[in-house]
Amino acid sequence: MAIARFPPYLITSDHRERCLEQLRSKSAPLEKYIYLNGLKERDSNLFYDLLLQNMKEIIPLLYTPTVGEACVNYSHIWRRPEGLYVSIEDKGHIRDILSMWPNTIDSRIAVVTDGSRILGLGDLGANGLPISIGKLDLYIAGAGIKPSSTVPICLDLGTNTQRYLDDPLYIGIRRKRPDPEEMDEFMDEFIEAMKDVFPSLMVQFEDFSTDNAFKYLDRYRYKYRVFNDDIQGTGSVILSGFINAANLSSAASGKPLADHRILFFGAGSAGIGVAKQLLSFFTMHGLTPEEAKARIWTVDSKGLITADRKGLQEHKKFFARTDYDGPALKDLVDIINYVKPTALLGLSTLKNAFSEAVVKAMAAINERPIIFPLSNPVNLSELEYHDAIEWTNGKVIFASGSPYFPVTYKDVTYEPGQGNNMYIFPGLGLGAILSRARHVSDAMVEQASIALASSLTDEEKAAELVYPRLNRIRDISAQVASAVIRQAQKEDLDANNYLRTLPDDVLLSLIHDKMWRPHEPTPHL
Ligand SMILES: NC(=O)c1ccc[n+]([C@@H]2O[C@H](COP(=O)([O-])OP(=O)(O)OC[C@H]3O[C@@H](n4cnc5c(N)ncnc54)[C@H](O)[C@@H]3O)[C@@H](O)[C@H]2O)c1
Ligand SMILES: O=C(O)C[C@H](O)C(=O)O
Ligand SMILES: [Mg+2]
Repeated sequence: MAIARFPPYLITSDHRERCLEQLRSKSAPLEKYIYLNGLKERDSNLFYDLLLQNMKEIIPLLYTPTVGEACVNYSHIWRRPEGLYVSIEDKGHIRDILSMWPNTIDSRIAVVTDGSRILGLGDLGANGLPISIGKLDLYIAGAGIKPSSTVPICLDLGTNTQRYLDDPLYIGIRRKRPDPEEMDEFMDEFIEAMKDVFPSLMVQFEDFSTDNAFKYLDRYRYKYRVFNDDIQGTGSVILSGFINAANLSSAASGKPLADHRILFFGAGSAGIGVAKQLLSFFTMHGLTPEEAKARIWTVDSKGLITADRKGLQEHKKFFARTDYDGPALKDLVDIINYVKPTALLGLSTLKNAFSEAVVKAMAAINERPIIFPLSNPVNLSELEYHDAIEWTNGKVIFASGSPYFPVTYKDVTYEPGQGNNMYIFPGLGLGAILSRARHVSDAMVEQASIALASSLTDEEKAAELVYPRLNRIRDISAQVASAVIRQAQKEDLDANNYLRTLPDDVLLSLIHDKMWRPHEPTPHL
């Protein structure tokens, strides 16, 4: 009977084209986001098919930057349950709440946010769930994790954002965030319950405010299968882009790779996470850890970070300079003229912080300046791509956190890189899952980075890209996963002995075979 409700000339194979047309007929990105999530609910195979065939167009709608807008407005665009909420009011019986999730035994990856620092947008409370959903869509599209093995989680611990507490349609509990002791108790109960209820699960922490991001990573990383995407995933992806950028820059200047000098504008979880990972760039080129540290300068809202500053937060101490004792340096151009960096990396959430004077100061001291404005979403980016090209006369080596379109300047078309952890976390998670790693080591994160850096094709190298093209993300995730598996084996962290018996090429094709594809019988992830 149901079939009679379909139009007689409807050809199902055309439906992907029809959906694409419907999607493109909407002009506002948020409307497209709502449309796509509705489609996922109605026909998830069709949705992922569309996504896989149109990554470059659709990823920015499900993920950064549009997901930021979806989070800000989530209480108002909410349609249906899409993930798991665990609230501070559930303290004492979190295990019962988690046990209500279907398919707990087969679940493989959870992305967990507490909504306290969504992208650079601040404390969005219970509106943070779409960030977990967006990241998991990338696990599915980018690494072939089976949709039903993914668990998007938002911890509702209240919010300190008054406009949400005052909003009658706000979907979270109406209270301020807990003090550290209450939050620690909640988190300890949550993570232990996760381990019991989801025995094969790996947890990705996402968009926790900086202090808590560092704290819970340190507290849990060797006891549970967890990693923090903003610290480790970002560190890994930027190390990778930096390796390729430094090669391009040094080829132009003749400067040895170990002579690079890196200035971080922004010293939060992302800035410090990346700075720590970049130490290994220098140790790879023969410097000692102390010499490597001396190649890095950090800046926060008060200026160049020096060790003599009073009340310095714990995470800023490691890179605080001990070799500067002049008056506080606050202006970025002055800081550039003092440091003489070869690379300027922005993780500050400060829109347009890289002004014309800043970019020109970088271009004056470098043949090919490396400038990465990495803050998300795009309306918080430190630098627009067309400005970067124009102000450096096309010489800049550029990657941004959110996507930009290519720019044509003086008849040459330039292609930007996207330095976003989306190139790392799907493959890192996949590798950890397949090897059944007990935890994620620093060396696994570093190997992920090196695998990504080496994944450029000849054509991508000729185009001077620092990251591969997005439509190859499944190949890239497979290469990253393979490097992660081999490193887990080296450190004896793996429990899947079978993978040890496979030569590299067989391992790589097995990873590909394990990937879920829409409309196909389900493999094992
Ligand atoms: N590209 C990526 O893959 C990626 C990954 C993680 C985070 N990010 C982005 O990085 C940004 C920062 O994230 P976070 O977790 O480190 O946040 P955070 O709030 O902890 O850190 C922001 C840092 O910027 C500094 N800052 C703020 N205003 C400043 C100013 N006027 N001048 C100089 N410094 C200033 C702050 O002092 C702080 O050190 C966010 O926009 C986030 O979306 C990007
Ligand atoms: O979500 C992103 O696009 C990258 C990163 O995790 C961020 O917090 O900005
Ligand atoms: Mg994040």
